[in-house]
Amino acid sequence: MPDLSRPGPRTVPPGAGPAGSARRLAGLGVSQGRAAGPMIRMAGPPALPAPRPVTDPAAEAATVAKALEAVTADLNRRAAAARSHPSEEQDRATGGRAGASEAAEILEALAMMAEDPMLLEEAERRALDGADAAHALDAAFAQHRDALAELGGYLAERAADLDDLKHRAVAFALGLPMPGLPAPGHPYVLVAEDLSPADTAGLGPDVLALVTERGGPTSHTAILARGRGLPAVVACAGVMDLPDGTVIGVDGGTGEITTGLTAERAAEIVAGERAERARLAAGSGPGRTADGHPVKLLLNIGSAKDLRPGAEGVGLFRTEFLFLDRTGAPSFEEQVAAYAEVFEQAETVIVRTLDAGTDKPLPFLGLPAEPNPALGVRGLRVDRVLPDVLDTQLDAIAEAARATGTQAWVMAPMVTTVAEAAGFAGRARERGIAKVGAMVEVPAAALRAGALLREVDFLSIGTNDLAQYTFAADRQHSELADLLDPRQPALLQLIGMCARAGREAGKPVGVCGEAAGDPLLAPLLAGLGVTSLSMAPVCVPAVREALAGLTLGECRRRAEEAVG
Ligand SMILES: C=C(OP(=O)(O)O)C(=O)O
Ligand SMILES: [Mg+2]
Repeated sequence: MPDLSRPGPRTVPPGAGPAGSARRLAGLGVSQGRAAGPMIRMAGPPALPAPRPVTDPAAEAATVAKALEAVTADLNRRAAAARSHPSEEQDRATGGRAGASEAAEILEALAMMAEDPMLLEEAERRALDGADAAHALDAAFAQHRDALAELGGYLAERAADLDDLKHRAVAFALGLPMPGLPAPGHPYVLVAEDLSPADTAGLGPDVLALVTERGGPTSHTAILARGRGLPAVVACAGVMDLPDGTVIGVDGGTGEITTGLTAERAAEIVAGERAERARLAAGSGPGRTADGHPVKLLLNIGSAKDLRPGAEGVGLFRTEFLFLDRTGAPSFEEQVAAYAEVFEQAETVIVRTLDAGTDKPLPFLGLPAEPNPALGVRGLRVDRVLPDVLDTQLDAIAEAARATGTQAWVMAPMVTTVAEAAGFAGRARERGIAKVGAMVEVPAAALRAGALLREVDFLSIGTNDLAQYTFAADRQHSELADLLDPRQPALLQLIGMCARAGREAGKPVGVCGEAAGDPLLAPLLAGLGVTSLSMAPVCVPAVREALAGLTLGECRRRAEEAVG
């Protein structure tokens, strides 16, 4: 059995690295690849210090005005950049959802909120009454926020935007960097305490790699980094203590961070990575073991932007990423357009219906806060309280398939019982959807795989959640990463049960969790009998190579050893 005792975050003493003054930090590698470059930390919201005695109220009022001007100018500059260099600022502002002009409009609307004369007047009045600039701004924003929240509807939803503006203005008044993604104008390694899915989705092309102090291997930050092909390391204790501008090397496979690199060494790392990616990318063709046993290589995508050539279809279209950071539910028409864009470009596409809740919060759904959200109303369970959401989505998927002349495949996340699978399948088939599947993410579903396959046409195993629920370990938890390791025999056994049920029913059973994109695990999964592996596009070449290097018998032997 492989060694599961992965080291937790640790530091290797100075002097241990390749250069004399080098220091190494260890985290968890969550997105393969190596990069090197100057690091920049993402500033978090500033902590408001205790009020400061004020001797010159007019000077505080002037700082208030300057802070709001600086925030407005920064947003307008970014809006202008979005119009002239769409991809970068568009992604930063909208998580890649919107068009360039829409991104610019969002930034301009925020700038208008920051230059609201009533906000300025209120903050200046408080400063002239004796508050220091930071507290005057904080209080004025709070008053504005309450007023908006009271108005309800769309305006209440904008109240959250005011918090972002407040953090920026207060940071300026305190002489701190403004929070949010940095935009230094040159390539850099982004270092943060943690990143939300929206932050990660909004990263511009100048980000070379990601390193976070917190986060687990199957957190959505890790998944999005992999989707972008960005080397990433999470759970790296101490990385936020390094000064901005330090040139660091990032190994997204081993999780090692190296500091004190010479420029030559950094250039070597970059060149080596480029050569390795070129070598792997030269491979092509469908997934096959050395003796020709087919294992389909499919893509995990969040939108049409993620599609890449070289795979045999899309095994997981995570539709919720289209809807991150929204203030309202996406309309039927919007959804049809988003699905049709993918259907037009890829052959078989498995659309996963909305997987909202817990680590993928979608505020527009208005789901109440829960004490234990991972065990609450998430995934298909949202349908219990908001059935219209699934109805509209299934209608849109069916319409997109009709409009593009393709066959729709859909699957539901977080299916737990056979009755849930049957209900979902019925609603999808009513709409003429050709193939209906269930994700296996809950041990109860794996145990009942055979019965599920009497209701649906295929199963897709979400190892990220299946590990979380099998080992009762939060997938975002950096301290529990060893439990979430997909090589754990209990998880492999559940996968084997599903694959066996698929063989008996003559129906496909794939894996679409992050385990499928790991070249060491892929042969093992093939040996357990899964029929497809769905992964971030960047993982496909290495998985293809790994499968091609072993016969099916060798894959089976590895699987038996790992389970045993
Ligand atoms: C593929 C999966 O779904 P997600 O990571 O989006 O929850 C999974 O849980 O393995
Ligand atoms: Mg899942």
